[in-house]
Amino acid sequence: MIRVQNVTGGYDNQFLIQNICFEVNKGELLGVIGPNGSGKTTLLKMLSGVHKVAAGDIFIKGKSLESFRPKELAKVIAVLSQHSEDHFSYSVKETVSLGRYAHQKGWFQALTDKDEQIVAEAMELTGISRYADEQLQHLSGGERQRVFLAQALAQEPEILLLDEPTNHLDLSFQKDLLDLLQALTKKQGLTVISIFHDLNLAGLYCNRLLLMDGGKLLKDDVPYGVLREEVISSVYEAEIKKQPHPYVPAPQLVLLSEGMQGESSSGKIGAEQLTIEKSQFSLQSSFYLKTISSGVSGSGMGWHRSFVNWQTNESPIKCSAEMDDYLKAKGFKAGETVGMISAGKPEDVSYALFEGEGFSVFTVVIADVSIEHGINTWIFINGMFSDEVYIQSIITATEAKVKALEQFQELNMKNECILIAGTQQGETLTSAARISPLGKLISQGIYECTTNAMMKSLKRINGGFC
Ligand SMILES: Nc1ncnc2c1ncn2[C@@H]1O[C@H](COP(=O)(O)OP(=O)(O)OP(=O)(O)O)[C@@H](O)[C@H]1O
Repeated sequence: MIRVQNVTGGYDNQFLIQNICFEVNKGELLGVIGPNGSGKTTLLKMLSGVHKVAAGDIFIKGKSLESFRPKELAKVIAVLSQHSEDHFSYSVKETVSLGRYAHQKGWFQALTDKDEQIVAEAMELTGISRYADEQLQHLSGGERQRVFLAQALAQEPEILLLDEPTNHLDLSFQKDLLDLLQALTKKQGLTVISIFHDLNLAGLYCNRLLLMDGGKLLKDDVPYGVLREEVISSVYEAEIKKQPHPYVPAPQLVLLSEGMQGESSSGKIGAEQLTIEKSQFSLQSSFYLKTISSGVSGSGMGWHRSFVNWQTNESPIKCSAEMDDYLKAKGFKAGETVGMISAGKPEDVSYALFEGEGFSVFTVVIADVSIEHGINTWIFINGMFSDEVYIQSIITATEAKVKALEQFQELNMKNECILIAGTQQGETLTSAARISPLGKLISQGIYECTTNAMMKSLKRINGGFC
């Protein structure tokens, strides 16, 4: 659909865009990303024919861009530019109708029935029908953005060029606009090239991304190939971390600010923060810990600072709906709490701190072999470590737990939950495999605490005999 061949150009004979080559296929949603001043808008202006190239060629549907007459080009390419300004007090419908200009025979032609229908459809698609008779200048920035998008769609282009289309739009309209563009590319074969500043939106919606830097095309690849920590951190000169989107295979990048956890948030997790009460035991941290857990609430990966084990004879599945109410009633905030359930008596919880060189592990285990047959395991690691180490910690802890349970021939636990919580401060720990320093402490802590917790639970039901 579009072929850009060795394109070079810029302003006042200064060549900003340097020898750029890429192709865009029909129905693609191509994102253009790059820091401020990297040449994205200039490239888009070249593609729309507004800015002449100094060298190289641009082909649209196999034909040189230069050979298109303006009206002919407007039937193929529509542009939604970054700062659409309204010098005239047109109504919304009149503004959208201007998109039909390229399809009209002469100047100031009345709209045909077909034009009217296309304008109405474009307004409907962009959700602006109710503003049809409003003056453009009375609309908000986001509403105007949608009017100009409707105008571009009314042009019935085969190629749509957009410069930061989500500018001024709130979250819900950003989603609506990008969902619409995605649907138009898939269902109608519209080809879209859009500049994005929001890299996560670009990664989520685009088939392919072009990364520009200093007028050069640095990357032309699928989002996973472009949105890489080392690439984006270096081009944008900002510390970035990548994480997976929770539902779709799109990379999501998060910005790291300096001193995120701050001085006041440093600390160590141990028995001082553990409180044992009649219906629960809980651990309250003054700062957030990075967690992975299979808790009734706060499960998966996250950041939490309250950890609660509620003693109830009900099963975790039955109680999941009530967990939030319980936490709220007890003064815990659901969003920052990992909550678990156990029939084990809180006073039977077994816990211990194990010190390593520059790090420590605090393990907490509650077991119940009277009612539900369950065991909950908490592991707090005072150290800095990666997601891989979280996974290794679960493996190592599970191996130690099974070994401890073998002593009691009690391997058929019905309910088992685990929490690994890291302070992400201090010493960097590279492994939690069984033979690593961290793995050894986890194994020791879980083996000892599980053994103690089991003995306490058995003692309770056997009236003092294990
Ligand atoms: N009309 C112009 N005359 C001279 N220089 C210009 C003109 N328009 C842009 N430039 C310069 O060209 C460079 C690239 O601008 P461009 O707008 O293409 O970058 P961009 O990547 O779109 O930036 P942003 O993300 O800030 O929108 C900038 O340094 C800018 O100052």
